[in-house]
Amino acid sequence: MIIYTNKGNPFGLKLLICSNFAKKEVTVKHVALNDNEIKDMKHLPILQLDSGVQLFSTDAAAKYLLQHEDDIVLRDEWLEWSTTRLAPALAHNMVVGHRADPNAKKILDALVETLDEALSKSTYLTGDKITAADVAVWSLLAPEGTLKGAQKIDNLLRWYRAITATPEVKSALEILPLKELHFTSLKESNNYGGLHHVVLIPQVGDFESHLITTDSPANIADTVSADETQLAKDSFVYVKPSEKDEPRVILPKAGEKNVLITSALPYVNNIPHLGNIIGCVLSGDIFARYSRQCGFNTLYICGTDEYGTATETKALAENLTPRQICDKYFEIHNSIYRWFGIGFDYFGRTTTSEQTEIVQQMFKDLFEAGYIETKSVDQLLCQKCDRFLADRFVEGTCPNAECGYEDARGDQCDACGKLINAIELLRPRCKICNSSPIIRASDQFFLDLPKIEPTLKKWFDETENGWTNNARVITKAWFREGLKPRCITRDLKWGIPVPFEGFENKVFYVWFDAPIGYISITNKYCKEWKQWWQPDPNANTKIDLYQFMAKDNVPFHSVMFPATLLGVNKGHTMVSHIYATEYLNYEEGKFSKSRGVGVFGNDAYDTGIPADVWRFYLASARPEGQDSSFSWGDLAARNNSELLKNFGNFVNRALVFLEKYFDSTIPSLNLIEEDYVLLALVNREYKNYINSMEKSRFRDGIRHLLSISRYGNQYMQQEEPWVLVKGSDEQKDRAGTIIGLSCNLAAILAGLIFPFMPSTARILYGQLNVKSVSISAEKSQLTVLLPTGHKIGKPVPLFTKIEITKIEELKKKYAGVQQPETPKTPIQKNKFFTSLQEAERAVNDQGAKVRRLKSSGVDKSIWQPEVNILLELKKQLTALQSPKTSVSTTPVSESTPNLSESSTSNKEVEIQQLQDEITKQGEKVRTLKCNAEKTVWLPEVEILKVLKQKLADLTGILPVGQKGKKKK
Ligand SMILES: Nc1ncnc2c1ncn2[C@@H]1O[C@H](COP(=O)(O)OC(=O)[C@@H](N)CCS)[C@@H](O)[C@H]1O
Repeated sequence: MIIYTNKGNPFGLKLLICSNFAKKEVTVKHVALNDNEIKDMKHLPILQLDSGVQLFSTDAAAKYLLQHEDDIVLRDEWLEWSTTRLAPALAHNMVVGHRADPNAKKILDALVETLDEALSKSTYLTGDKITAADVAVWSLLAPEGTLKGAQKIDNLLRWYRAITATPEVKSALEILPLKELHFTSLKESNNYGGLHHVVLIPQVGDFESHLITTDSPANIADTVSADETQLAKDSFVYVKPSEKDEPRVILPKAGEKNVLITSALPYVNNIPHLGNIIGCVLSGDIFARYSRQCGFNTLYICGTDEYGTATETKALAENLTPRQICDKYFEIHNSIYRWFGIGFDYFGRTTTSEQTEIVQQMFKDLFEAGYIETKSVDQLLCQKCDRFLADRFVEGTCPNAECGYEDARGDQCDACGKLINAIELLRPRCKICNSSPIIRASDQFFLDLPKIEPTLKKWFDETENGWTNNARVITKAWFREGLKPRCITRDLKWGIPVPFEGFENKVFYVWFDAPIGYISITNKYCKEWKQWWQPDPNANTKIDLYQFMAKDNVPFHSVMFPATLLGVNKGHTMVSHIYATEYLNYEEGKFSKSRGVGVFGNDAYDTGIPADVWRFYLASARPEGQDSSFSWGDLAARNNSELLKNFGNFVNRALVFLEKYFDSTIPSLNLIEEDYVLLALVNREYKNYINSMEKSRFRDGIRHLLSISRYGNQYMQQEEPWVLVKGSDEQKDRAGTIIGLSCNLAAILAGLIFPFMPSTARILYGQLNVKSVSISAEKSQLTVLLPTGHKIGKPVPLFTKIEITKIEELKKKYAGVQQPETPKTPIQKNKFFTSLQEAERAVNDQGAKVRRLKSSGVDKSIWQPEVNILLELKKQLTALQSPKTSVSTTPVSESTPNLSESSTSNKEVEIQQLQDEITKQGEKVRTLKCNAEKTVWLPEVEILKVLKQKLADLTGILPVGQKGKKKK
């Protein structure tokens, strides 16, 4: 192999280092652009393979050289990042120096920060091994040059030095030494030093465009082999599409590929945000649509996860029963998913009799098989609320010494991701009343994971290859730590009852029952559900189970659920592919309903942006190798450039041209060599699209399909059929072939975009006058889809531009309101009343709520906190009824702000904050009084008094117990 490169070219260095790591012999030839040695050379470097094929894209060459790397999704994302983001940003600074766009420095800072942060989490960019990604990024950087003066790059420097010290890099540097140039102007304009070894093609002024066009397809045609062209030629024939009847109920078929797809069951207690949507239901849908397009026998199952304390919490907050919450939010979820075009074969729920029956039976099977044990468990009991605190009802400081996050949840820490046992929390607090719970013992059932571990580990070793890298890594970490027995029951009311004497008041933990929901929801879908979940071993119906979720769900699907099924030992279908994403963030932050930050399912509809554009964008930004961020700017850019200018433009141009010059009818196709080269290139992308989609790498899938429309646009541009059509008969024929071929490309594009944009694809099918376009996963070669004589429908543009003004508006709308931090307690119980009537109404409402809850038969642990609130309200009412303290006697003048209005005034905020502080301080005093000397608690009482007095000053209401004192 030969690397052709010009001096100091970091991309040449990248290729040489990759070759060294791949242990491939290469010769490096120093050349200049348009050197005689390589004719018409427009790009450097080039990797020339032994076959003579030349690779112009250094990313493609790096992937070719290092084909057997582990986490290729993450590696490819970093490769893309280094070429399309880091390199142009550095180049801009290096070349234009003091004339650099003032924003460029900020961009560079952000990129370097991203890098340093990623390297704070792992030794190298994709894990503990050096990959092509590290080489690509390393080649662009120089701590004493590009990075000089950059802040907080300790991790980056550690990583940089480690790579520099490898023999592969050292030997490469002997051949291609870093040539450091001195850009004095740069030193003056920013902090990034002036020395750098990037000396890319200095003869050509436009540095940036060179970096971007290293992947230019202009020369890529030269890489097409004769075999590829021949295959394209042989395949490009018309095959009449077969028509399949849609069965009423989809059941596995003997001898066919049977694909069972599940999406994680979203919690019913909330409106799903864009992260939830791409993390599970949309990803499952894209895959299901792709699978059906390929002609596989596909069933897609999902539903709402309805049990658990989160539902109880929501019920309390909304003054409804858990059942009412489930019914209300089930409808909301259902309608959001319908709007997003999610085509479940069945969307069910977990609060069904089928679910109860299957869960209880599985528990009995596990018990009989000896996989269940009983243990006494220390739990947090809130004495004030008189209830055991389920995970979601407790918060505290994360017990992970390296983390120490103060608002860790009872089951998991949002900051470090560690799964937590609620009693491990430091300084726990009840989320309902904010008081400190005590520890009390209770008997619970445990799934004996250590006993199942050997069987589970064997199954994992045989299966993990088909999983995403994060799913494998997370699961391996569990095995490495050693599996421990896992508690599967809880002291709650809202859940599936434990069918065991002495345990009647307990329910199953929501994570024990949720994955079983996939089975019971299929049971709701059809009576033959066992054919999917417990197939007859003699029936020759192999089921491939694909499960979609984000990273937090992995252990429950890779350890807990498989362990349950293996323990039950009744031949259940086991997952073959766990396809887990990372997290989608909102403009670099977290989605937060309470702060109004982020776009939630219902908001997407309100924006007026079509559902298909949302789908396309979310798939393009899908967090596949690492967390990603939703960005309004990115959404508009992808719509305006990729959909409108690239895809839409090509398709519309081809169809309009056919309508205008060929009476909407495909003319005879007489393809010449260059058309077959185009087809060969399209087939490469087609094949890559299929490979990507099979592995649920949707970002790559989109990239490959967009490459096809890009080729199409270039083809039209080069061939200029609009000129030919006005020429000789021969030229007119040629124009016919070009347009006929382009329309065929439009047809395959309709099929390839269908999983991402089903409504748009259907509109395009209409314009093409075809029922649908299937994907040939096995052959992945384009056939004639629109034969000579086929008449198309009316072409109409598919996309509209999203204006920047609209984006600015939306950005502002969903950026969150500048409010004080939301109170820690989700249930607002201390309300300030400005009139007697208001307080009376609150007492009446609360009384009604308590009566309703009590008569509904829910557990005391649910209604007791409401009684406490009622007592609190009554106290406030009593205070207001005292003539000396009542503000209702003071007429509300125009200048007096009416604090009962729903808008939050500063004063009201202050009052609320004080009330919260008083509650907390009161709890502190009560706890101290029980446990400590008077000398300890007395000062705290004084603080409490001061706080109460402050409140009195603000409201005019004297603190309870001080009625005699004069109001200020
Ligand atoms: N920010 C996020 N990005 C991507 N995916 C995310 C994000 N946050 C959560 N998720 C995934 O969404 C689904 C649904 O989550 P939810 O909390 O509603 O439900 C559950 O996790 C369980 N009910 C699942 C039981 S099977 C999930 O896959 C998250 O991982």
